[in-house]
Amino acid sequence: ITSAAAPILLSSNISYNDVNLQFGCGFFCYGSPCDTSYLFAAFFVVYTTDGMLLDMQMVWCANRDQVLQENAALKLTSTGELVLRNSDGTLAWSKNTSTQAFQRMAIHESGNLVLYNTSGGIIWQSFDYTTDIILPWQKFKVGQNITANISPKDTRKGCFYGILLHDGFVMYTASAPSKIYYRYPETPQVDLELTHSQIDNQSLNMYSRGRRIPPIHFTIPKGCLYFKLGSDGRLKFYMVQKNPGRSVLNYSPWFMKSVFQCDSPGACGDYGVCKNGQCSCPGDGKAFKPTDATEPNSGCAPRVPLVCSQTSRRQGHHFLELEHVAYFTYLYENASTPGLVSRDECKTLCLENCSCKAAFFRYGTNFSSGYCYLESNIYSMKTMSPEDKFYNSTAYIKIQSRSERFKSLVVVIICVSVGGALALFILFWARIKGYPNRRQQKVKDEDTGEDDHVDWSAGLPLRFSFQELQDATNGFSTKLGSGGFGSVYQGVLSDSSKIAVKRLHRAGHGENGFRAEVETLGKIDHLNLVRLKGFCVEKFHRMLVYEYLPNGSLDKWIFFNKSHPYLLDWKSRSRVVLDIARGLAYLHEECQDRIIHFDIKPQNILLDQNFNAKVSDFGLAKLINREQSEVITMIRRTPGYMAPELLNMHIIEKADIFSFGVMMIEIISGKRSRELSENGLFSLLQVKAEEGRLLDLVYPRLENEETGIKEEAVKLIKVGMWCVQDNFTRRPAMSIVVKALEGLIDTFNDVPCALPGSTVGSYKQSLFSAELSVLSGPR
Ligand SMILES: Nc1ncnc2c1ncn2[C@@H]1O[C@H](COP(=O)(O)OP(=O)(O)OP(=O)(O)O)[C@@H](O)[C@H]1O
Repeated sequence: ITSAAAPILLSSNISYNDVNLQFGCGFFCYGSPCDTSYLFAAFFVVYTTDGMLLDMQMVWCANRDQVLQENAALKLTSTGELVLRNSDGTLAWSKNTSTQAFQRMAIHESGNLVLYNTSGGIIWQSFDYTTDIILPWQKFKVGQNITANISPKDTRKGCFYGILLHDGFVMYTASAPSKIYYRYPETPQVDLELTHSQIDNQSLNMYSRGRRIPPIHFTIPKGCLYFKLGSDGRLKFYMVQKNPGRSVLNYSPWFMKSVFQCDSPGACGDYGVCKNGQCSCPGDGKAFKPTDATEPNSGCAPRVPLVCSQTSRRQGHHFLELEHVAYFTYLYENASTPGLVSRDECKTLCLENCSCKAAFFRYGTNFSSGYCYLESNIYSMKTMSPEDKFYNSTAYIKIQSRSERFKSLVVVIICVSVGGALALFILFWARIKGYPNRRQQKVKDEDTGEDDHVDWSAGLPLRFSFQELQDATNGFSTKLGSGGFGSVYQGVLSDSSKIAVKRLHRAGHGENGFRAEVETLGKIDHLNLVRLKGFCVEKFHRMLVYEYLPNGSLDKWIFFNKSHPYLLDWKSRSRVVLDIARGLAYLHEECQDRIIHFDIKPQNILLDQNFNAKVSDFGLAKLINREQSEVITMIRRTPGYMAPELLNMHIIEKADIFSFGVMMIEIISGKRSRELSENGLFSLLQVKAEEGRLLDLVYPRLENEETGIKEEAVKLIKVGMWCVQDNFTRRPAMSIVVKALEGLIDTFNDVPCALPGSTVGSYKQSLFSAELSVLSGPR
């Protein structure tokens, strides 16, 4: 069944509280008119008795985080698997029913989509996988969750979710770390052991070991159609109300504490202050401005962004004080100090902590002593209602003073000018005295007293102390990722520049990689190579300090990944390919020593804020004297990206070109080489080239694009094929690849003859050449 078809299953019309309901299952197009983004979903429509459409909602979705294009299809394979694939063949969802005697799929009048086996047993049911909606008659099991959409128009998973646990229903922010913003019962009850909750006779009941728990039930209004967790974090129930003459859809907040709209952390957006359901920015408008002036609950942003460095005492921070303003995390277990503290202690703790953006002080009758909550994500705050007699609260919101920023700028300018003049003078003096202008002495390790055998001071990177990097990373608190040699942490230097610090697991392990990285990266500077700012060698500590690249590694952006559903478009992909080629051409052909990377793969390409790609991770790199053509060495390599000649240990830069070719095909196709074809990547390329169907490999599908873009795409695949030839002498030099990608050469004389690992037979050169000449046009 393809997305072009109407819903594949439709229940009959059900009359329910003066409206008609109909459940369906099939391809559901979001947007009005349909914008050709499809979701495979179970949904329902609500009609008035005279046939007017009132509402339409999705109750289950197979591909919530990744919309499908036209011609996506749900298939029952010959092996009995139920598979949902996008139009380009990528897998979006599947249910392995092959061993379960699958017989049929049915949508019930309850909205439950069920897969049955031949003896009538249930294999799978959609009611176990909730979206942002629960139907009043649906059993909500322990462990099941309900997750809000990003926004009313975007069905991907958003910032808030609720889950039924053994001790109650809990709602969380989806931030890192996640925080509880609502819990029922308010105090966890260890012996509750809930199994599920369900609504019967207009009461929400919770069940423990098959029995209803008497005290926990809430009355649900008659005519309730569904519960929905909104993108603002509020759980509401929706019902149809009869106004004179017509029916309308209405909602009320669910049983959240005071049912005021301000109880949700999403009520007014980040930094917004909620009062009786109205949103405003903190203070008098001097320190904060609305993020979107036309959208009152879109949140606020500081007029002067916060800057912070653990190493500096003068941060230029002060507080905007808001009395009677509270925060949603006021459960005792969320307090940042174990007991009561003074106001000043609470504020100082926040000032000392770079990640703290506000301190909330919750107090009772004693104004000067209370609980302190230090927060690093500022969701909506709420003005306390007069009837809240149990406690009071003051919010201290950290702000950056303009004058301090200005002062530090002046200081930096003065320091740079004085420093520059001094450096020029020293350089001039050294020249006169005949000293070499680059320090060449060996540095002694201050702690072990041992000589380091690497000339650590030979390149440009700075040497940092352990303490400096510990401060800069706030005690190595924010981990960006880990690799084979160590973990990488985010940090900020005293000049406010952001850094990524790679900390080796332990001295000795990865020491060669560490040295390779300092030796190679320390000497080079190129827009498409990650910049090594410095390093740390102290006792057993080994650390590398890089410029911070906020968009992380390329693998997250080219292959579908639930936590990163925003895939790169075609233009960005082709730009990334060119960036990487330029970086490699520089390494191989332009810098003083020839540098071979040896570990080119998407995980080792990092992206800056503008998605400029930079090659990173030089742990395996080898510096090769320009006269040397081959070296034999034992190295660590990543399977799948390794060139065949490396099996014989011949190492020349053509190995990088092979890996680049594999990665390039992955970037263009959006699929890992091992997933591209059951018979291997190269057989697939051959077959597609022979059939003239190379465009099938391009992600996203370019069906409606102009011919120019399609030609460009096919050209890129061919450049990739050129790089992955078995015979490494036939692979082009990286500078040629750059020229081909830039469109400066319009034909490839050296076309592939036999691709590695191929079982299909030799490649038809004449066909390939013919295609190329068509592409390149008349000469
Ligand atoms: N300069 C940086 N800026 C931002 N994030 C970075 C930076 N360097 C590394 N990272 C993040 O840290 C992760 C781990 O990096 P690392 O180089 O240690 O490992 P790797 O390349 O994935 O594995 P291996 O080193 O074993 O090949 C990366 O995937 C990336 O997400």
